Amino acid sequence: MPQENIHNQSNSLFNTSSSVTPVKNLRGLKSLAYNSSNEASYTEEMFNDRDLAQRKAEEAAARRYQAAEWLRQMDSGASEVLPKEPSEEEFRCGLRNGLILCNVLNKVNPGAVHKVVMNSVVDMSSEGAAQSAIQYFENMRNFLVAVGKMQLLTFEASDLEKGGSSNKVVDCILCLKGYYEWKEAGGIGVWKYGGTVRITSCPKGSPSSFGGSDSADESVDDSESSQFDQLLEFLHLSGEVSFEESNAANILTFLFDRFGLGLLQAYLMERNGVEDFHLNSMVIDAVLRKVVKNFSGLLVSQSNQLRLFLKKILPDECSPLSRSEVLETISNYLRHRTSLVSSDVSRYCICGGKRESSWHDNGFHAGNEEIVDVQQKELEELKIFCRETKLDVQKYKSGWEEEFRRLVHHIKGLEVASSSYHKVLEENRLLYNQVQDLKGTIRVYCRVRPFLSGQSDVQSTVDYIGENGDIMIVNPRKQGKDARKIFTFNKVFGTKVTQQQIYVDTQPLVRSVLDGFNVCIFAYGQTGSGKTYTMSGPDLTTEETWGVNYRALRDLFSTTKARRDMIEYEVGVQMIEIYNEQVRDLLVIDGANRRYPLH
Ligand SMILES: Nc1ncnc2c1ncn2[C@@H]1O[C@H](COP(=O)(O)OP(=O)(O)OP(=O)(O)O)[C@@H](O)[C@H]1O
Repeated sequence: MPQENIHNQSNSLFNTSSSVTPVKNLRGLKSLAYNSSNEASYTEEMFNDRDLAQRKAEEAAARRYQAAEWLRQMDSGASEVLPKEPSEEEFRCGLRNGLILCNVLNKVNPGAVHKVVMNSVVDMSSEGAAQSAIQYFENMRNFLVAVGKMQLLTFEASDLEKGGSSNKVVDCILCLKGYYEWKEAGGIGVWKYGGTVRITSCPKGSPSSFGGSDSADESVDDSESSQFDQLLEFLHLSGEVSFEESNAANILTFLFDRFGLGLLQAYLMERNGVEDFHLNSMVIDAVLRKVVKNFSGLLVSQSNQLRLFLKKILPDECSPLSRSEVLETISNYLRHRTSLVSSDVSRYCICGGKRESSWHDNGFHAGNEEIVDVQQKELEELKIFCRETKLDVQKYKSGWEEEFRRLVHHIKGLEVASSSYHKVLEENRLLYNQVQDLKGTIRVYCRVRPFLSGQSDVQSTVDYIGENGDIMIVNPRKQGKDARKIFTFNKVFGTKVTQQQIYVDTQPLVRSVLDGFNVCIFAYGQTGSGKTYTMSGPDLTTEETWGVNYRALRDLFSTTKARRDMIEYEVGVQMIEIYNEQVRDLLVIDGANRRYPLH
């Protein structure tokens, strides 16, 4: 059997490509995996053992160089004492005074070694040797105690003596290195080294906790064979944890947390609505106990399955298996399990644990495909619907844009019309007032009052009323030409004209007032001639009899209202009386102060 093949098989089983395995341990493994007394195979095996021992020695040296290199990086004193590639002797001599180890440990875990005896010079004289021995004793003791407290791999002080096992020292240093790098990377999750060192990060930034051996170790029965002990030792010394192993540990941690928290979640949801319920440490302890119990059960059942599997592949008398066959079987099994676990875990992550029970259902894949098909169809339909909606939206959008353009055009037209309208209005206003002006700024009208009751017999002095504003008055006391006189007004109203006919000539002046022109309308005549009748009217309750004042006010307010969008008017009223050459304000209540203040 080619050596390379054996080595590869070993790597795929333990994932320790750079590990060093002591020869005695490897022999232990060999005898566990290979129990046949086949002579030819044994000869071949002996040859392989020698070759393998040489390879392991090389690997041990490589690990020693690795440890020395790290110490040189961590401590400047180490680079003076330790060569880059030290022999076992150089390695031991460099480290035996404990100074480098203490300094490095204090860098990894500040304050771990309280007192470090400083004397880095390795003096080979007899006095110097005695001093070094004291240093060695102090520093080494402190270092080993501190490393022990951290529950990292340790070694015996005698391992640094001549003939001691420098492999254990190398293990300790590489373990410390692994721990340091894990800590530097944030110290997240669980860090393991070999089979016995397990360190879990603490929440809230507290220092990492150092856990003891895995529970699997506790389950080791004392009655197990020494081969099994050797296997364990092999695992212990098989080097740092590989990437795949740490992934598997993370997945297990994740599953445990998921299981535990899921259980707690279900419990809390059941308690929904119970008002006086409080989550306390008792409940948490109970939940965690339950989780640990279930997980323990799972581990036991899994270990039984594994036992069955291993027993199956063990060589028996009928069909003996060679070591390479055993290794290949184990590798295949692990590959198969790894692919199963990774797909299960990814599925678990996608489902959020809700379909845990359906994982092992044979119909899972078929059902899943069906769901995917249905969702695919729905997705296609949604895409079509989306496209249609998009087209509709575009259609509406172009319609709205067209409508908007029409509106803009229309508004522009209105703007033009509006400005034209205002121009026309202004023109109209000017023309209107010009007409009023042309009619005369001072206009005098004459109204003839009919006879009052009881005056019917009296002869009227009005002889004739002309169309052009002339009126002829007769004086009965005079004769001939002097008896008649003609007076001319803008217009003369006879006794039969209505109040409305009187107002028609005054009405245009009201609009002139609202256009900003001053207008004054007043009635003049002797007592009883009909001034009040014309200006106010005989009966205010009947609109028909309203005089000029009321009609003017009505038109004033109605025009103000009609123009309110363009102009705001303010209307005020004064009522004054001129009597006996005195002007009085009739709206002042206090009679004594009615006199109008003329300036
Ligand atoms: N056009 C008319 N038709 C019918 N009756 C009229 C007319 N004009 C005046 N009269 C009547 O003549 C009377 C006197 O009118 P009115 O009181 O208006 O006169 P006047 O000029 O205001 O008097 P004064 O200056 O004393 O106040 C009233 O009875 C009124 O009803």
